[in-house]
Amino acid sequence: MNTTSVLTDLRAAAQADARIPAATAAGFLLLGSMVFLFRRTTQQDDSGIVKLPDWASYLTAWSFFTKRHDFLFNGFAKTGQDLFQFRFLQHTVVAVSGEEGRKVFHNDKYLDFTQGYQILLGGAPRLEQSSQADYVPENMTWFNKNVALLFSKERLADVLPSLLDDIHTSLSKSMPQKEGRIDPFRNVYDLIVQMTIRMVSCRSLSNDPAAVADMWKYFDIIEKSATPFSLIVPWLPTSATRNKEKATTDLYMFLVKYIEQRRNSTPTSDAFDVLISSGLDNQQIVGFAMIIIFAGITNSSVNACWILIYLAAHPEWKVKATKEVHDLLASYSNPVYANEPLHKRLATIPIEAWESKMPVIELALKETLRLTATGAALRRNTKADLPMAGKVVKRGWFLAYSAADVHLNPDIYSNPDDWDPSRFEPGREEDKKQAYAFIAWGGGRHPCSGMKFAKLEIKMIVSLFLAGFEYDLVDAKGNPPKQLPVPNINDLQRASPLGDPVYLQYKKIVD
Ligand code: HEM
Repeated sequence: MNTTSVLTDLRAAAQADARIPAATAAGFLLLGSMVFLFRRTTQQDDSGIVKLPDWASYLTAWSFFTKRHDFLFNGFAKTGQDLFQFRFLQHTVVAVSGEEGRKVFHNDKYLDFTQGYQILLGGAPRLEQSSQADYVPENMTWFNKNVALLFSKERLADVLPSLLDDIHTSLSKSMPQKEGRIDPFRNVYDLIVQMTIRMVSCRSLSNDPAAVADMWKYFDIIEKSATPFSLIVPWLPTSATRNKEKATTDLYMFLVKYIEQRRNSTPTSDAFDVLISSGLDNQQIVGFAMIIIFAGITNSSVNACWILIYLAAHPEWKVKATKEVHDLLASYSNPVYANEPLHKRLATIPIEAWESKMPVIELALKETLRLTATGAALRRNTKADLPMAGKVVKRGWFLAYSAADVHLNPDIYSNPDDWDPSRFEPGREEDKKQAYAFIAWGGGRHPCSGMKFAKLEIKMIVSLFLAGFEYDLVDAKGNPPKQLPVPNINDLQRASPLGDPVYLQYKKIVD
């Protein structure tokens, strides 16, 4: 799910546009398939970028959605080049690898972020045919300005105790006994959902579990509707697209009810109040909240799970990280709170310490992200033909750069499949070997604007686990696992675990 699609869907929900009749759509699909299937194959053009055969762009589109990493990796292997181009539906996409291409990809100001992700909607305009003067700069500024307001240090400090309450409540529900076993990929996800909704909405919604569950039902439908088929032919009225339209409208109406309530109440530090006083209308506020929820939840929850797993599998790091949390509690906790439950004591650690005094957990998270962040970032060249690594990316073409190009590259990271946070420590600093060698938070013109919040929520979950429980990894039979699962690098959304499942076998040690 990406920011552009959410805004587009919202516009649709708010304005109720006309629908293409099913028969017309099916006719277009057939005609389109024939045109694409019988397009003449050619291997060269004046860009100098080698081409994959373009006689079956719907098949290419299918692998680009279902096995993106393998598709890109095989393309580089087949062509032996740092850049290759392929047809994706009606568009040309350049797959980029190597340091030179990576620098341009992250820094050129005419490589448009929003239009890049629009390719996944199949609805990007035909830029080749319009004049260069038509270029409208991407508009992430208003969005990032409001992210900065919501995730300011003051607001994070303000909401920190409520977030820790959320973790405590959620863990008490999913881990009710003194001892037990949980599947982190199920339980941690719900927890991040709750925390994110708190960060972007208002108390009357986030304090009401039934309302959070209702809201999540709509999101779930929208997320599940993003099947490869519905993304490749988004205009075809399938049941997934119909469900998505209805859920988007329902979600819009649901959130507007709360926003209107806030408009008629005394302002507080709740996110809706902050956005209202920043001058946003209802549609903008809903769009903003939805983008944050889609951008934040999946990445944050999956990484919170993986870091717990990697720490459990590397006891020396788990011991160091646990000591770090105890040391922070000892330095900051007020003796008045000595008999309070753990989450209340953690709430007395100031935001500055969460941000800058957790070097061990910070390293562990960085290494976790290196292994899970292997997806492709997308852009579109909106201005003049762009020189890249001795070749030319034409105006209107899309670009895809996979983070696996650096994160799993043995020339940059020794034994890249191993989880080893010390590779970032002074003396080794493997991520400094090449430009943009660590891009799990993006880089250049589009660094992640949710990074501070994402780090904070992951550190809070890890701290509650490490100081509150003894836990180990077990397999389905309760034995130490023979092998660790690995992140599925072809999973575009979740870096889901591949291999036999593992569980966290826990014993509560403090309340
Ligand atoms: C572990 C959690 C997260 C990871 C690993 C992550 C990763 C990334 C990456 C790699 C990019 C750059 C994408 C590109 O270059 O195409 C990015 C951009 C972005 N992220 Fe995150 N993100 C996380 C959490 C969040 C959260 C919680 C938010 C909520 C605000 C968020 C909001 C954004 C936005 C708005 C951008 C685009 C920034 C721009 O274009 O200026 N992210 N993120």
